[in-house]
Amino acid sequence: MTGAPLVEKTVGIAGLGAIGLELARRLDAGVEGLRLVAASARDGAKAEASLAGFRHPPRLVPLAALAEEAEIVVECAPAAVFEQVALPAIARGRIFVPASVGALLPRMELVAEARRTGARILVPTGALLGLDAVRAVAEGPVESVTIETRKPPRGLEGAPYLAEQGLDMGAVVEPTLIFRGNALEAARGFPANVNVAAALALAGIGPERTTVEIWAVPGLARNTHTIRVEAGAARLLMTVEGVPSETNPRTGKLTPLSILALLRGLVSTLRVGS
Ligand SMILES: NC(=O)C1=CN([C@@H]2O[C@H](COP(=O)(O)OP(=O)(O)OC[C@H]3O[C@@H](n4cnc5c(N)ncnc54)[C@H](OP(=O)(O)O)[C@@H]3O)[C@@H](O)[C@H]2O)C=CC1
Ligand SMILES: O=C([O-])CC(=O)C(=O)O
Repeated sequence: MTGAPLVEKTVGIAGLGAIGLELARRLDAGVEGLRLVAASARDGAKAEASLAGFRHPPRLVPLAALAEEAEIVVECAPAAVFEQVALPAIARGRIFVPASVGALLPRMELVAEARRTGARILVPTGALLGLDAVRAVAEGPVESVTIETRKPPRGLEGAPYLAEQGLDMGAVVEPTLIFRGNALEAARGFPANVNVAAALALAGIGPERTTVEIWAVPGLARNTHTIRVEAGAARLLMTVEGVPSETNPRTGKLTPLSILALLRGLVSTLRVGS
């Protein structure tokens, strides 16, 4: 007896950088049940070159058109263009997978809009770990959630908080606590660095109650995130040491793989982890 024929879900990717291009390559290599059909990039010629060896190159379309082309829209672009991807995807009732989770945090009205249109917003674990366990303990009482992010000073450069506080990352010579606050404040001050804190906040007890510490650590080879949770059902203590990608050292190699795992979970018969 044969099963029902597999219906493929189509995927569009916004941004072909460290996350988007690797995800595109993996999808093009073949993932059962998923088909990459469209992508967006700022520099069209660079994108054409990146996609040159693909077996089935996706159509290059403007950000806003991705939602017309694909059932699943994956956002892997700078936070500044987040709405250009998110709004059409949600308006069209698509599955929207944001990598720029820090840009979702101050726009939670999008969740209500998605409820209205039938869209779904699926936040990947990304460079983090253990959000299945955080979600599980958050079904019960949770006392505290803290994330400690440690990065080399150059991985934090450009953050608005540093300019506001007059902090020079070039002058950091020993591990230094740069910021301690809640996830909303962290997302404002470090928009390119706290996607993980935003995802943790959404998985657990919300951005106001999630504490974020950001350390600049000279010579650190891996972006390191440690989560501590005190909850009624369990104490969680988890650390991930991410290997930076070659193309963008701010972004770890784990993130495109995490998104791929999430996409696979949408179409697989056997799914593991909550
Ligand atoms: N959730 C998580 O755990 C993580 C999330 N992130 C976040 O994910 C996002 C993507 O990260 P990453 O892949 O490292 O970023 P990159 O800078 O490597 O890539 C971004 C891509 O977006 C493209 N882009 C820029 N502007 C536009 C535009 N207007 N239209 C279409 N494409 C555009 C760029 O194109 P071009 O190359 O032509 O300039 C580039 O290819 C960031 O917001 C980052 O903060 C990062 C790490 C972990
Ligand atoms: O560690 C990483 O790869 C990226 C990171 O902190 C984030 O975007 O939140």
